[in-house]
Amino acid sequence: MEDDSALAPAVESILATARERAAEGGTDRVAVDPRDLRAAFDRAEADGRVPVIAEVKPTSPTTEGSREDDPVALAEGMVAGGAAALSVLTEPEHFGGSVDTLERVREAVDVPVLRKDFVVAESQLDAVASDVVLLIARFVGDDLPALLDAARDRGFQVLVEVHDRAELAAAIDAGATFVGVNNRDLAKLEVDLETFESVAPEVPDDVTLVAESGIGSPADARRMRAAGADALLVGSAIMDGDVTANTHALTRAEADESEETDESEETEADPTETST
Ligand SMILES: O=C(O)c1ccccc1NCC(=O)[C@H](O)[C@H](O)COP(=O)(O)O
Repeated sequence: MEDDSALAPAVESILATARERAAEGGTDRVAVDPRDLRAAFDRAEADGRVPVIAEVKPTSPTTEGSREDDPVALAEGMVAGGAAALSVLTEPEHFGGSVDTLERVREAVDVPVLRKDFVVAESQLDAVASDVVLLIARFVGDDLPALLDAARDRGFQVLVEVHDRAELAAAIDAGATFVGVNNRDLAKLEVDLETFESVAPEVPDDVTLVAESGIGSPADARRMRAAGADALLVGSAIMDGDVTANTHALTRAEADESEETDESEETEADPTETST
């Protein structure tokens, strides 16, 4: 385990409860037949949608209040908005998530579902089946290769989250094929989209690259895509209001911009047409 003395108090608390849950143990070993995440991204691209992992995130340490709607209805709304995949928080104390929610959502939709939690020990992998699990490089430290193997042995696809180039190197050394660059600094809980822009150029081409956190608008989505994101993970901006409309705006970010460009080119062309 890495030294976590520099983490924000909320994150220290998240990790302390994750360790308590890991110590509880006691569930049977999970075996997953996963829905293919890369194929879901490719289908979205082929359909003209930005591949978006939309996150069911009832609350968080940086959110005021909590969203009490049925998470299954929210998840279905995100898929209706074009989400290629979903992320479901299962962390109960700080994010209002649960394994029961994930099970219900995964049963209701046909897209891949990422389990978003703070896994620090192998026993936590057996809490619930999902198509993808998250491993956060900073929190698992030297245990990353062993946890990656343990997750894959159970059938999970693994998204390894990094925040800087050193963590990226550790993820690549461990054999990660899906890497998420988190724009949220877990030491200060501040978000800066430049984080992704500085780490993305170092990511090998054969790795599927996800931009995580702080993506609040179609312009942000385009910015992350221009910097090399194969997919985007978005929580707060989708959960704030109409989840279907919010997801749609992000998945259509590139198509809508090219339509706007075409329209403005047509408008500019009109005077030329009349003068000839
Ligand atoms: O979101 C938080 O407040 C948070 C606080 C402490 C640790 C982790 C946190 N978020 C985890 C996430 O990975 C995000 O939920 C996810 O990337 C979506 O971010 P956003 O689109 O900014 O909600």
